[in-house]
Amino acid sequence: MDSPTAAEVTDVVKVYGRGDTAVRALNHVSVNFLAQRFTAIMGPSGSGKSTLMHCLAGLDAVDSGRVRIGRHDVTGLSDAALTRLRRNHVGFVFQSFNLLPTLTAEENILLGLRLAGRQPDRQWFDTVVDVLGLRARLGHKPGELSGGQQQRVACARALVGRPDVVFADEPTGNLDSRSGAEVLGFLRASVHEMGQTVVMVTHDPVAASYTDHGVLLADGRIAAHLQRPTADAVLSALANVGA
Ligand SMILES: Nc1ncnc2c1ncn2[C@@H]1O[C@H](COP(=O)(O)OP(=O)(O)OP(=O)(O)O)[C@@H](O)[C@H]1O
Repeated sequence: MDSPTAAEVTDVVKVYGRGDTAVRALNHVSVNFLAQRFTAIMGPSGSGKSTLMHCLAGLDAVDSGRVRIGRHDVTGLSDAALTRLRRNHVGFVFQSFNLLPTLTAEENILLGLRLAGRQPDRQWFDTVVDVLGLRARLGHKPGELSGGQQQRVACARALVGRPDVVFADEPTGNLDSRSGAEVLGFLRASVHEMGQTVVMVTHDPVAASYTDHGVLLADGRIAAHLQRPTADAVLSALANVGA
């Protein structure tokens, strides 16, 4: 049986600015992201990767078209409803970690659930913390952790609420290659062994090679789909779109 769709955009247009300076960042884009898959959004600089992720996550409004997360239609929701949807159904991992410096790792991991008034599932929390190797670091503040450890805390924070989808925006952009490989290996394991769904924006062919599926953007349109992309396949697909 095919996986259900975790997130989807249908015929989405997103224009920044007006008149002569208007930029059509997404030009009638339709794509669905299957549940329990690790998907990469790739493309040259300025091709619309971040815009697509922001529109998918309801962080940016579309000009036309529809956006869906799980069973929820994102288009047309009020800001309060969008905030609720994100808190309960979406996890985020950012390039710059975005942890609160005054909170411990454990408090950072659980903050989103606390804000949503949800009780953590302790067994799931323990699984995520142990798979990420964070047990001995839970009482540390971000300033006492390495970049790789901070990003693993951010991954735990994204997954602890069992979201419909985790959006990761260049999650290895600030990491050395060994820490980056650990984070990518964990994101892949969270999908293949823990049943989660991850959509990752990356310009790095090696990062994309950890995923099940790659969506290549060029000039605000879908230029190609790559199944089980290798780094070489990503490089040649990027070369084909002039990157
Ligand atoms: N807030 C904004 N105002 C005006 N133009 C914008 C804005 N955000 C993005 N753009 C433009 O929209 C287009 C797509 O940008 P986007 O950031 O989505 O690309 P990207 O593929 O993520 O690029 P990069 O890899 O460099 O981060 C670009 O031409 C960009 O300059």
